[in-house]
Amino acid sequence: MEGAGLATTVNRLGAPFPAANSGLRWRRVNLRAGDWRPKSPMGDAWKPGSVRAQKSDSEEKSSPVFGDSLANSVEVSQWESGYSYNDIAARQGITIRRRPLTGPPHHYVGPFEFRLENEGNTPRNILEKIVWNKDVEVKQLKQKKPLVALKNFIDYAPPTRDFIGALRQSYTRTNMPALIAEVKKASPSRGVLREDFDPVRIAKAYEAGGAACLSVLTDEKFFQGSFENLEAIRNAGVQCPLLCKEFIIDAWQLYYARVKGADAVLLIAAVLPDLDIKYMTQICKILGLAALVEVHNERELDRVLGISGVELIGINNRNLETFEVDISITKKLLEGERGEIIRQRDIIMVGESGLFTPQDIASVQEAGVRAVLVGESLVKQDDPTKGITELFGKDISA
Ligand SMILES: O=C(O)c1ccccc1NCC(=O)[C@H](O)[C@H](O)COP(=O)(O)O
Repeated sequence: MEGAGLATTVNRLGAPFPAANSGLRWRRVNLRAGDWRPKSPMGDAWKPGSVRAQKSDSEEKSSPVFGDSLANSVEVSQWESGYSYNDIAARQGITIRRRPLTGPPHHYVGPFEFRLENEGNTPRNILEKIVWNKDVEVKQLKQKKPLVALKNFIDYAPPTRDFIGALRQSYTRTNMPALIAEVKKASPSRGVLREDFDPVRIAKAYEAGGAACLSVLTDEKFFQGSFENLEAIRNAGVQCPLLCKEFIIDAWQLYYARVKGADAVLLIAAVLPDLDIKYMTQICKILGLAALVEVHNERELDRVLGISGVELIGINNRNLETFEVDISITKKLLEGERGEIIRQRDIIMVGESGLFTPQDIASVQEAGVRAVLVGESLVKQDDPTKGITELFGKDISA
């Protein structure tokens, strides 16, 4: 990735340049109504005289009910620290950068348009690519449905169900990890998992097999999922609480998930800085959503354990940057002092990815998880209900 390469019209992501990582820093200034403020590197344009201009710092920090002002926590993080979003993330060991704002110089030769690609404006791995694409998607969706409008729809959304309660109940009932069964058509690492994909049929089969909760992929571009699938499953009368499996980068998405019938959302520590996780967890509580905070290594787990109010943590055995899967990661992270803290706080741990056999389930249970999130090994089965019994080595439906 060193140096600049030349590529034709590669603005598929609309990837702008230079960026938050271009050395541009945001400094704290005292604004008065009418002051001009440039567009922040990650967020919407500052509106003079908007609610933030009228609230004190302490009110803002402690009050997620100011949904509109806190909805873009990227802006808040930058605002409070004086550092760019990517600076803040990098200090916390996060390697996933946010999409830079403006594109590199375009060069026209005859009918062709060229663009310089370099390390700053090209995603470095699949997770970064997904996040950059999500940034564009969310910006467009937000224009169509601004937060103020979205909030009104919450009154018409079905009530949330107790996601964490369902996991606890199932664990107590079966004495085995509660199952979060994933409705996933495709993934970047495995391609299409099931051609004859009927999300409602699969969801009902999972429920019949004893799943405590379901995870529904909503990302379209990389997983061939959709919010329509989530809504359809909810409207089909499936009782299992639903996790909206989405790449959340903006608090607006929490409201959107709630409106579309989700009971829980995923917050990925490899993508979100601590302050985002903190605010988003608080917003989730207000919305009645459970937050599954996902980690992959010790540093991420330590960060998440440092954030108060986290009740549900997933250990993803899959490295989302390299696709490598290793289920011993769950054990490694739950050993020693970390495991002790988790037990003391009664946090529910979820073992995620790469679970195919009863031995796999036993190994993560032994490590200390009380729930598992399983996609591929179940979704590929002709009969997913039977697949659950085979995966657990016994019928967990009764
Ligand atoms: O699965 C991928 O290829 C992937 C790539 C980039 C980001 C996320 C990705 N997957 C999300 C998941 O981790 C899984 O869907 C989930 O944990 C279930 O895993 P599995 O049982 O192995 O299907």
